[in-house]
Amino acid sequence: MGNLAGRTSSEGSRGSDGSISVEELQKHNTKDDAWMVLFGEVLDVTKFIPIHPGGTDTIDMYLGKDATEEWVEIHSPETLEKNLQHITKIGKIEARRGLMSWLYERFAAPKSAGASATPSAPADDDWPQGTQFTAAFEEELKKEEGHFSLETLKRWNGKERPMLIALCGIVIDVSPSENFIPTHGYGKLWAGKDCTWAMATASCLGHFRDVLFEIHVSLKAEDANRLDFKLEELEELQFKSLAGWYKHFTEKYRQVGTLQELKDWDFSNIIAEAKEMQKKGSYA
Ligand code: HEM
Repeated sequence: MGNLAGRTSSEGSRGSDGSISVEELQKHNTKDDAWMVLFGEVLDVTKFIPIHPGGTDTIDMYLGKDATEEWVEIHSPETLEKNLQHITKIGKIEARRGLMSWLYERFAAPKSAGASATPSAPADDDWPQGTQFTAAFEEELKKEEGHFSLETLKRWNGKERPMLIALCGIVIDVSPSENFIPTHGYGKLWAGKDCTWAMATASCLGHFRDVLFEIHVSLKAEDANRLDFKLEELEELQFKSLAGWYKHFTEKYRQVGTLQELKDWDFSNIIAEAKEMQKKGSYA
């Protein structure tokens, strides 16, 4: 992919804070228009590639991507500074948003008329945070005694009360998340609901944090609170997807209870798979 019409390799679309979007970064992924990110900085390495001491092939696969993790394994810290005469600093990469936020923007945000293939969703700042836990809400939560039903869960919708969601039989407090806003995105779809089926189904392919993911999550409102399926009928990808989400949500948020309707469901295989993913450090 060549340069954008009318632009030089060192220019690119900028956010309001002057940062470069991941979409923009990804466009500069060829040897004659080569950007990569190291330490949050977008670098034009087009001139450096032919003289890279580690060879051109090693660099190639990181063009248009964030190479920091692999880079630090191989190079000593001063290597970058020492080679700056061959490299142009373009600017900072955009602040990274959470996976859920990215998913929503990429696949579910309403597209305005004339929008491009990758529409820009409202900035995070435009999304008011949902209701947060206070001492009074913690007291109210205690009264649930960790036992929720679909009926009682729906009161925890991020508006009147902080937002809880259910997944694989457990209830999770997602109220601290900037991605779960009651009026928007996944918050709107899932606030106070069970998301097990939604997280096992539908498939999207895309890049998050410069990595290609095959992501399975339903974007349909009607897929929340759906209990008319059997775990043993999930296909392998759905099973893995659900385990990935279980890992993601249990690592990131606190568990505040269980969901009565799913109390007899056996999620042990999902939990075991999630633990396995945790060991391998895979992202979901
Ligand atoms: C701005 C980007 C980069 C700069 C300035 C850079 C610089 C260098 C330098 C100076 C060396 C020689 C060894 C040393 O002094 O450390 C080297 C080696 C090497 N680089 Fe890079 N590099 C860059 C990007 C990358 C990337 C993205 C990769 C792939 C992950 C990579 C992989 C390697 C490898 C495999 C070697 C050979 C290491 C060895 O022989 O032990 N480099 N690089």
